[in-house]
Amino acid sequence: MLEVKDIKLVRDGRAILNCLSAQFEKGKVYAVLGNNGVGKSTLSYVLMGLESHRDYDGSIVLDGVRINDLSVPERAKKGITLGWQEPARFTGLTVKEYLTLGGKIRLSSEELLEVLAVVGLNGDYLDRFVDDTLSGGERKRIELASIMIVDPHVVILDEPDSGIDIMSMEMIENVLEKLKDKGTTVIIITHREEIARMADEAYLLCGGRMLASGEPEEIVQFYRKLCDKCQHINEPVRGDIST
Ligand SMILES: Nc1ncnc2c1ncn2[C@@H]1O[C@H](COP(=O)(O)OP(=O)(O)OP(=O)(O)O)[C@@H](O)[C@H]1O
Repeated sequence: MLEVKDIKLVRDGRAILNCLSAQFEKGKVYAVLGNNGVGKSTLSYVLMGLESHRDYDGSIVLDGVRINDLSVPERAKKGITLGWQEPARFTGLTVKEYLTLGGKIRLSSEELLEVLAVVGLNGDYLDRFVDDTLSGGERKRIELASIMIVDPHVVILDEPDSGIDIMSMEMIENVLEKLKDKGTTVIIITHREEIARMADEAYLLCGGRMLASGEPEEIVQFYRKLCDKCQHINEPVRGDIST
């Protein structure tokens, strides 16, 4: 279980995350739903332990162990990984080398093709380079394939559908199913209702704190009512969220 307790992160005198608490149980898919600028990416960087985002109050606890002081590689060793909103390019590295961590992960050709098929790509991609010659959507798919291969304990997917066409929502659902089957805890950061509906549970993020949590459909309805025309990007909505 990953527990986030009372996180506060200040930038330019403003609390970008404030009193933020959440719990993520093993093998479940969670959506963190929120508008532009509410703190979604900041939360994912805090969870990952980016050097630039370690000056927060509160605690992050993984399976009973406080991991606040752990760096990105140390958290990665504990099985926490991030799917970037904009996937990285690796000039000179082929898709096959990238997926097998330069041969460190032993996978048969069949296994590689199977993983690629889940993300809607064929074997021709294995010899392509993970650089600008691939489209953003193709890089995103390859990143999702690599996440399935490393078999993480917890994965944070920052806008998993960015650059991916609407027809491929089913592909994202398939990836989530595969990750769940392996017991991975998935945290999807999104502003898309369709993506939030794929989760088992959802949180509504507003003004740097979790305003509500529950069934995805219920949270989507709150989001529609409260966040669509919301002027509270930098400040939580006050009052009864059910009205
Ligand atoms: N280093 C910083 N200095 C000042 N303000 C910052 C800094 N980093 C983030 N912010 C502000 O914090 C808020 C949250 O940013 P964040 O990128 O987490 O939002 P988001 O929910 O991911 O938005 P989007 O959906 O647009 O990607 C924004 O108002 C942003 O301008």
